[in-house]
Amino acid sequence: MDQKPFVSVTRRLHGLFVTSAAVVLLITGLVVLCVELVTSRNQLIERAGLFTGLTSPHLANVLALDSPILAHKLLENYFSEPDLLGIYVYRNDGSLLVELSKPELTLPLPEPSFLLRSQLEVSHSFSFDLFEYSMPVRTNRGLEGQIYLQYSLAGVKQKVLFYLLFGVSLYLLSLLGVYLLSKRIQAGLTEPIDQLLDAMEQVSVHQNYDLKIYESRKKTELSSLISGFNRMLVEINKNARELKSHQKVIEQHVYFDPLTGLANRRLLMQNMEREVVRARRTKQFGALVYMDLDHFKTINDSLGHSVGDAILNSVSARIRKAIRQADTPARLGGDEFVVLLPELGQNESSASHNALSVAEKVRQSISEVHSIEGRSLHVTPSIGIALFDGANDQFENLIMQADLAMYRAKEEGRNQVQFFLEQMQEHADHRQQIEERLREAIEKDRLYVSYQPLVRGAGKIVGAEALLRWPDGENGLINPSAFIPIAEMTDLICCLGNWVLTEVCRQMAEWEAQGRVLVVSVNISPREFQQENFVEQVQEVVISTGVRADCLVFELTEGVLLTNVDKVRNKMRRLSELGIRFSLDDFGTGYSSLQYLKQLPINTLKIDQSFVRDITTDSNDAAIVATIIAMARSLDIDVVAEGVEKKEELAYLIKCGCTLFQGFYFSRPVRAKRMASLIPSKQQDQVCEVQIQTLPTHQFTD
Ligand SMILES: Nc1nc2c(ncn2[C@@H]2O[C@H](COP(=O)(O)O[C@H]3[C@@H](O)[C@H](n4cnc5c(=O)[nH]c(N)nc54)O[C@@H]3COP(=O)(O)O)[C@@H](O)[C@H]2O)c(=O)[nH]1
Repeated sequence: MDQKPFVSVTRRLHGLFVTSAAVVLLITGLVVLCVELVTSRNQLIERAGLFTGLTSPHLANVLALDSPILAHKLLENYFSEPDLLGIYVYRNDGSLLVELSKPELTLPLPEPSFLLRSQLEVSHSFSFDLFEYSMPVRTNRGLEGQIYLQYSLAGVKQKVLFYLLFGVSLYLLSLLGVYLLSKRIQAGLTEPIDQLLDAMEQVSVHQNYDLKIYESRKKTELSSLISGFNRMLVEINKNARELKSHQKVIEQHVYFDPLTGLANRRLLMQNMEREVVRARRTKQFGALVYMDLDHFKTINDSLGHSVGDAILNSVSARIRKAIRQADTPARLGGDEFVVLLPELGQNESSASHNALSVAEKVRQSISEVHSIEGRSLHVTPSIGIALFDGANDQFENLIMQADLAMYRAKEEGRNQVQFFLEQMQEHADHRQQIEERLREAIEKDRLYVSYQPLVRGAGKIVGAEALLRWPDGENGLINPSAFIPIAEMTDLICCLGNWVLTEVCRQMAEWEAQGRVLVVSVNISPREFQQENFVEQVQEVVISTGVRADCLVFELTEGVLLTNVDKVRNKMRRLSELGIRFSLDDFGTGYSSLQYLKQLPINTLKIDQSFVRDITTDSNDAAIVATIIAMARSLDIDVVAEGVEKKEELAYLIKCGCTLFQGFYFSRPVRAKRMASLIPSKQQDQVCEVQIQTLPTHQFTD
């Protein structure tokens, strides 16, 4: 880059100032000298003129008398005049009448041409040493002769020399004065300018805005500039501070989770990349520990978001406390936390051991009671661990592995730690495959609904349960237990649920148009029910299909009810207003809380088939079933016994007071066409109870 040498402005000003002063003083000195020379010259001419003017009338007489003695006498009085070296008087013919000269000097005689010229007029001339003056001497008779004077210029020269010496000394002294003055002015200018330059460097290079340049009290342009600069620095400082704090906020937003202050996904990813490079170099293993709080949604929904946030903060504080400084704790969102553990050891088994002990420490710490807003709350995490080394470096891959391990921990009963294993990946791939094929099946309308009759007493069909069926070209009929839980992991269940509801309502409306009115229950998954606009979606389906909503029963599991009870009650109330009724599915397998039964508009309990299956062999199950039936009866709630397969089971259930049944003993789930044939046509305004023929076991199948 072309870098021009630095030239100080003040030095240039100083140079200019001194040079200008030197030139001005020189010119002034020369002018004074010239004036002095001209004055001296004029004075000499004047003196010579005066001299000749005084003497020429007498000289004219003396010349007329041609008396050198008289001439001498006349002139000697004037000869004492300073600088006058010689007086010569010539006759008309050019001969010398008298000469008065300093004896010690040998003076040159005047040039004849000069004398000749001065016969006519007054003449004078200057040479280096001499001033010559000549004048014709006249009377009224005419020209009598000439007087010629020689003056020494030594006096003038001396004077000039004196002036020169004096002038040069004065000049040099003045220059020195000017130089010193200029230096002082320069210092006065340079100091603040240098301060400004230093300050500017501090600001531009070192971003140091905490400066203040000294401001002199004297008001000058520079002092104004400095005070302006100081004001500007204060402003810049203020802006820089604001900028810094904004930057901090932005950085905080960009790299940190706003709620807990832990690293966010971006920062975690960056640190991970750094640690993978280090792991490659140091040949060390590291780990990603992925954790999700068990049933956090329930806490959040039932106790409110401020309690939920407080728990998340408390959990993040526990995580921080349980890990090393070099580890990165992060929150990915919701109740999902990740800890990056670098440098866990150089072999896989010691790294696994170390990762496990950190994860266990974190798990135990989180599981201890949290005091939030005066309550003692318990939360537990499910934790998955994925190890990494320099070779295994894809962040998304690792997060996915740790996530899969965490899911396994959930499946295994929660509140535990699981390592990622290759099979988990296979399961995940399988799940993904199912999900993709299921989406395609919905799109291409390959699904259908089967109906399993609901029977009262020994054989009256009083309704049916709608059960989704997926015939897959390659694999035959895929069991809902194989794909519903997968769909429930994502929003796919919402799409699937809406499809089933629409199809069931369409079918019911079609039956109704044929005079076959049947109560049909539809399984609603928790995720589906929890959609904010679930009620509106149902309303839309009911309106668009024209189905009788009072013939619809929604089968909910306790999972639905575990969330915010007020919200659930509100939704159920709004759906009840449409005419929809509710039954509680799989009763006995979950919390089986009487609380729900009291608080929510539940019309029916469905005893889970796992109890029914063993009532004839397991006295515990028999007792549970009997208790559920008695309790429901006392609460005036209908009870359906599911999975009735044997006559003996039916007999026991009837003995306990159960009146509604569902199971292979009566019928397997059947296609819609077959179901329609079981519902005899009736008056449309009346929901029927259809007398089922004495059913041979397993007569109706998919
Ligand atoms: N959210 C939704 N879930 C659905 C839907 N369709 C089905 N499902 C759920 O899938 C699970 C498995 O269902 P499926 O394989 O259809 O099994 C049902 C019956 O076939 C079976 N059953 C009925 N009687 C008997 C019997 O006597 N023995 C026996 N071994 N099995 C029997 O029980 C299943 C019905 O159970 P439930 O729903 O609890 O009443 C199942 O959990 C379905 O809920 C859907 O559309 N949405």
